[in-house]
Amino acid sequence: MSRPIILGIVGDSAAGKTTLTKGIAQVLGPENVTVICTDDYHKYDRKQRAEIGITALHPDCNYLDIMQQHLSQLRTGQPILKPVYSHTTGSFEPPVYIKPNKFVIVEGLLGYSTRGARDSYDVKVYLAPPESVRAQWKVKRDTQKRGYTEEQVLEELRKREPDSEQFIRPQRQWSDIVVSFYPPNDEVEQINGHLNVRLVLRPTIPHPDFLQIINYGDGHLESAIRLGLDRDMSKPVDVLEVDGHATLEQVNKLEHIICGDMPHLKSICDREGNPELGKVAGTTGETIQSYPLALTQLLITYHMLKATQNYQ
Ligand SMILES: Nc1ncnc2c1ncn2[C@@H]1O[C@H](COP(=O)(O)OP(=O)(O)OP(=O)(O)O)[C@@H](O)[C@H]1O
Ligand SMILES: O=C(CO)[C@H](O)[C@H](O)COP(=O)(O)O
Repeated sequence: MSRPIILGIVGDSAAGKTTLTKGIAQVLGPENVTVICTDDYHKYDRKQRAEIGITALHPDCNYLDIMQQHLSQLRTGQPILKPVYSHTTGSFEPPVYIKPNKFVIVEGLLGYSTRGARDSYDVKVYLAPPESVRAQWKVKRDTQKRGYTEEQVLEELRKREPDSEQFIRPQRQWSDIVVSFYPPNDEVEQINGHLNVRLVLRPTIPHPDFLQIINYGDGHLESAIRLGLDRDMSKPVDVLEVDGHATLEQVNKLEHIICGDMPHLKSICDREGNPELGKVAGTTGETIQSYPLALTQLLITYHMLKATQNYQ
């Protein structure tokens, strides 16, 4: 059976969904990937939300039923007529006709909030940076790209917190992988550059055999790459951590484990052959290369390629 492979990337505003998506789409080949942002399913424009007093995070502020219908259609390879919300103007634009490519990446705020939507994905990722980091990212992005002042963004974050708690963060439980980029030693003011990543790996999909890290002697607490067991939302999980200061040699070992069991896809599943992997915009607009981000993107790409072996 052949059908598109669907990846979900869910998380709060400015949690890093677009950044994660870009590298993955680049590796899979932009011509093979359809990216959908579920902000397009907002029910009200910016002005209406302010008048009603509702935030974009509330389920009632989004056409989740239509989003779910569209996801089911995309999963069976059918086209959709997708609404368009513009973050530049804060209003809606004419809908666009979209025919799904081989891979579909669906990123947004409420992608796992209904059972029907959850059933549409092959791989589900949830982004959970510490709230202090997310606030910095949101201030920077919304002041530079969406025309807000810093005070407006901070006030909006404060207003949104009850909805974040009630509607966004619980979706973490439905993900196969939880991704948290965090600064070493909680140095939030130094978030530019060398962030570590903590990957919670649920047993809901088969992950590469990272136990080999321990065989390499690199899985210990003091190493820049660590593997351990933990609980997440009370369920047992594996946890893989990669420090921003991991060396090229350590990163290459991890890449070898991720891509090692699909040799025929070596040219796709390869960090060095894909220079876009791990690229992120720094605070002053400069481009930073992050190994933890590159490896996270590679692991998610691995799962999408694995899924093609079952369905394509
Ligand atoms: N892994 C990362 N390392 C460093 N900075 C990051 C990372 N991910 C995101 N950022 C920063 O945070 C900002 C917001 O990220 P991004 O636009 O990817 O979030 P988003 O979840 O797509 O937001 P929204 O849903 O509100 O559109 C980016 O401009 C980027 O500078
Ligand atoms: O939480 C968000 C996800 O991107 C946005 O704030 C929401 O989509 C509304 O957009 P805008 O602030 O541009 O009106």
